[in-house]
Amino acid sequence: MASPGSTPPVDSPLAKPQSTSSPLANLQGTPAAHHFPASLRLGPAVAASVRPLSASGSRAPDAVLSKPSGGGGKKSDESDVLSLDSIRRTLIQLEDTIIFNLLERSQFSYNPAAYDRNASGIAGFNGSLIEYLIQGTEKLHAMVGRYKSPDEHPFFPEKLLEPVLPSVQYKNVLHHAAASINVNKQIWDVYFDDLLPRLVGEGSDGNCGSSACCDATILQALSKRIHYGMFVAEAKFRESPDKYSAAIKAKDEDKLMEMLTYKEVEESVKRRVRFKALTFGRVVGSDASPMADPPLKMEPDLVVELYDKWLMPLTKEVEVHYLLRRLDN
Ligand SMILES: C=C(O[C@@H]1C=C(C(=O)O)C=C[C@H]1O)C(=O)O
Repeated sequence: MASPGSTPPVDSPLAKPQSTSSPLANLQGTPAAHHFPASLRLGPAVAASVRPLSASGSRAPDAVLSKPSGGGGKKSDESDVLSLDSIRRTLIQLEDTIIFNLLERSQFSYNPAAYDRNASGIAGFNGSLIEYLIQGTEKLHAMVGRYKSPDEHPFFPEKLLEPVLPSVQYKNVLHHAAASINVNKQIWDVYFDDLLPRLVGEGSDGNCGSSACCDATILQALSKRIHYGMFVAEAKFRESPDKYSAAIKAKDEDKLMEMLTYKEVEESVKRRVRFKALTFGRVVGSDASPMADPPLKMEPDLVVELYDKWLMPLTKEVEVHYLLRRLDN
């Protein structure tokens, strides 16, 4: 599956490329997604009450909403939204979004036509159905301000439209380098090359549109989860600025990775997502009578593997990448 923005050869979506390369490769060279301004303009009073769309409905850590210019706004406590506990609660909430939508997607076949860049059948559009859907969704969501929120990252930044609503004012809690970090290309490749072919059965069941809608929701949630690494990194930096600054100045990526890794937290993430996949994915009979060995809609190990091999490593890679730029002027 072609990464957004690239112009790959037409591939057979069913032939899963043997992705030997790490999804973490090329992170340094990732182009900027979009730039949220260093200081956002104050919108009219109504703007502060309008939350841009978000995958989980959770609040961006730096959506420390300013007072609307008319006054009367309530200012959140920045130290609370930037606490590791609060950020981890958001990551936990995103687990539900990711797992529920993987379950939704798993009910459909692979449906290769959704990913065939020559078969969308959409007049005037040069790309696949999934590209059409995500580009269109992102255009619309950009118009209502989604990508002005610093916890949202588009897959097709070059296609976005200007907002039609006044901007919510965000207080910047991240270093401005955050604006240049976008790993959605890697997320796209991991999802289509590694995860999706394992999640669903081969072939077509006629549900291309439904499959692509699920894909879009999952991709947005994965993207949000992984880019949250920047808030995690900021919180960790603020907890121990001296320790982190030394490693940043030495450009010691291994040291940074070691410092920000919490193995016990990762283990509890894996335990929790396994349990959620088991619980949410359990088939309940129509009369809800207890079943001795209830079938599962999705293999829980797949979710554990997703977190272990891709989501947590990519989140940490974003953390390192952000920290390396944390002291830039
Ligand atoms: C996100 C964090 O940083 C790291 C990444 C984790 C993850 O992606 O879930 C978990 C623990 C840490 O090793 C964190 O500390 O919460």
